[in-house]
Amino acid sequence: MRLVIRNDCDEVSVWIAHYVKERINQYKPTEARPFVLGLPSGSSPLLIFKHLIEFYKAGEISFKHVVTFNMDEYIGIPKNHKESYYTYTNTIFFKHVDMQKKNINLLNGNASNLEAECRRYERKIIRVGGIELFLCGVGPDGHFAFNEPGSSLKSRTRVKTLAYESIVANSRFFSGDISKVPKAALTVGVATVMEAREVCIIITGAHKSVALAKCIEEGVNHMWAISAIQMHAKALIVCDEDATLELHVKTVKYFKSIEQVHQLLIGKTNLGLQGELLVPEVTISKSPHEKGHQLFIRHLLDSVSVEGYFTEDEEDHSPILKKRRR
Ligand SMILES: N[C@@H]1[C@@H](O)[C@H](O)[C@@H](COP(=O)(O)O)O[C@@H]1O
Repeated sequence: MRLVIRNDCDEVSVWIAHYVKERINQYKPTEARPFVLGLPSGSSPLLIFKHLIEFYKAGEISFKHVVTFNMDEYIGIPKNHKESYYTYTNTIFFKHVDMQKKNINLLNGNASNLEAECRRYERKIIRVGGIELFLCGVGPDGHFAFNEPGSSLKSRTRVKTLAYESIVANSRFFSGDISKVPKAALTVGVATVMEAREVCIIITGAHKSVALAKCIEEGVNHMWAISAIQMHAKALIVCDEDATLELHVKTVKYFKSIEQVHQLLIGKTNLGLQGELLVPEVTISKSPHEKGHQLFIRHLLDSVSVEGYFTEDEEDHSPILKKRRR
């Protein structure tokens, strides 16, 4: 699991948007071999979509051969309701880029046979070759999509009754009126998301800090559905400083130091805010542990040769590295 910590929600969004752009461009999607992207709802991806639209307008990316699967949809509100996830994603993303309509997949919360609709969705994911990258938002109780606490870790796309917390949380989109919030939804399952070849989780804000701690520092537990990510072979969590509030200081330092060394080894990446070199400042602190760490970083700065530092496996995890070597 890779944990990337940025200062705030804006930086998290810029980072992920660049990452998605890189992944798609490296993949070189075609009609016959599209890039399949899983998409979250909620507010977490808002700025990410904004940046992706900017990249598209600047000619840095095309979504022509990108196939999307939204992760969830309310049951029983009209497709064109302003809070349906269909309208939401269309308004803030699809209609601003060159997505082909046939490549956009959403669950139909008004299908006459909801069970059949869920089976259709799962079959369609398989038919396009599986999901390459699933972007996921997380609720404060650790749910993702509508996999509420207690969801089976083997669950697949299905009808789900919403937890009271989710109804309350989502009431902000329904003028604060709980009675207007749908009480059930269609959602991809925990297993559906975990079968994606890569999962990228967005966690920002102090209100999600417990969920992040449960996800990273404790065991896999269906009461914190997002903890299932520990079983994923290629998981990336991008969070802001506020979301780390409940993590142990040691955990934060550990992941930050890994990220620092990673950035050093790959040198200049396009994942910095302005494409800047993401090299940590080298200052010698008084703590013996930190001193050792800083000296190690300094040693790397002096001696690093990118070639030879990565195993094949790690190379697979780093599209940027591949690019640099070409
Ligand atoms: N069903 C949605 C999810 O798709 C979303 O990812 C999550 C977090 O929402 P937000 O990003 O607004 O915090 O909760 C909602 O209930």
